[in-house]
Amino acid sequence: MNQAPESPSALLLVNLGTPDAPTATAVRRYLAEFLHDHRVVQLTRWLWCPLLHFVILPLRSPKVALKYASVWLPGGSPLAVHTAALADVVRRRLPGWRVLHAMRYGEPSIAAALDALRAEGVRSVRVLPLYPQYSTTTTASVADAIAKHGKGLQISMLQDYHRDAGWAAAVADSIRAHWDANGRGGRLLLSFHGIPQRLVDGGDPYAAQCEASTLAIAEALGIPRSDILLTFQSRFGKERWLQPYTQQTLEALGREGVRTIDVACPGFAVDCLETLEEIAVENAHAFRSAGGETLRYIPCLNAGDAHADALATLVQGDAGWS
Ligand SMILES: C=CC1=C(C)c2cc3[nH]c(cc4nc(cc5[nH]c(cc1n2)c(C)c5CCC(=O)O)C(CCC(=O)O)=C4C)c(C)c3C=C
Ligand SMILES: [Fe+2]
Ligand SMILES: [Fe+2]
Repeated sequence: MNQAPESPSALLLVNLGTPDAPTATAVRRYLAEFLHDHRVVQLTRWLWCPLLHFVILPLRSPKVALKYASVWLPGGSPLAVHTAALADVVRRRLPGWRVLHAMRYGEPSIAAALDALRAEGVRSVRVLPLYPQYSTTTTASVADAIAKHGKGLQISMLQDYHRDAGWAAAVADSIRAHWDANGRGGRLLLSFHGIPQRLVDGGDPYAAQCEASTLAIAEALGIPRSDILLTFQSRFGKERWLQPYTQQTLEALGREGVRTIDVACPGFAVDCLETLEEIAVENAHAFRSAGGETLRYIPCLNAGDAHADALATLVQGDAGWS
């Protein structure tokens, strides 16, 4: 008896998105899409839209475009380049799988990726948002887009991988390799992207997952949790975000006489504006201005083998997919 050929399995890696050029126009287009997402900014439209269109986008876009220009790579924005490279190395580890990547905001879009998979006859898709820690501002927003564009596909999504042993070991190995090459700095600081405290008070598990990740990384490094400083960066707007803030902490450490600090950003799957510019340039400068000597930035896992192995193992397992 002839059996229908099995439809191929597909993996969609989803990252945040990034401008397609380091120009004010491209940054404005990107920020407009990003900051219209109700998962990211919860203000009512009549209040937020005028503020966004007449104040934030015109003032912020040119300034942020200069920052993007300072870290831009020959192949594009670091986030775009590293995410595409990561998809390539994960693909090599998953023969028989169709592996694509998409961005929540901008290109390549989630809608286009899912359309392409449908056109190829794919029925079942695993969606892996490249956010180790779950947040309503990021992971749930990806889920919204998948629900909107995923009709007709059997989709399961990984909610988070914040305590995954393979991922934590990969992060710990990258820190250990940095120590082996450069010696251990005065302190180790893990900086995660912040979110408003209000969201955590309303039940967003993000802060607890950042704490759990930090513990898992400490255990994988074989050091006490108390040897690691956990801070939050990239505050946007005036309200209180998760604390302690990265920059304030670095300035305090500089004032206290810490000379060398090692900083990693395990909440970011790949390097991007927030790591390469905010941490490695702006915050390094703030640390030095406060009396510190050197901030040594430890790159994200990017398209490294350990990252690809950890993600491919997650994709082939059953835990956490729903
Ligand atoms: C890693 C997880 C992230 C969370 C959580 C997150 C929440 C969050 N972000 C903003 C506002 C901005 N973030 C911006 C850049 C940016 N954010 C993340 C990740 C998370 N954001 C990444 C990977 C990046 C870098 C993108 C790149 O192109 O390299 C920006 C754009 C830059 C700027 O204008 O400063 C904004 C704005 C909010 C409001 C928020 C939660 C409420
Ligand atoms: Fe608007
Ligand atoms: Fe952000």
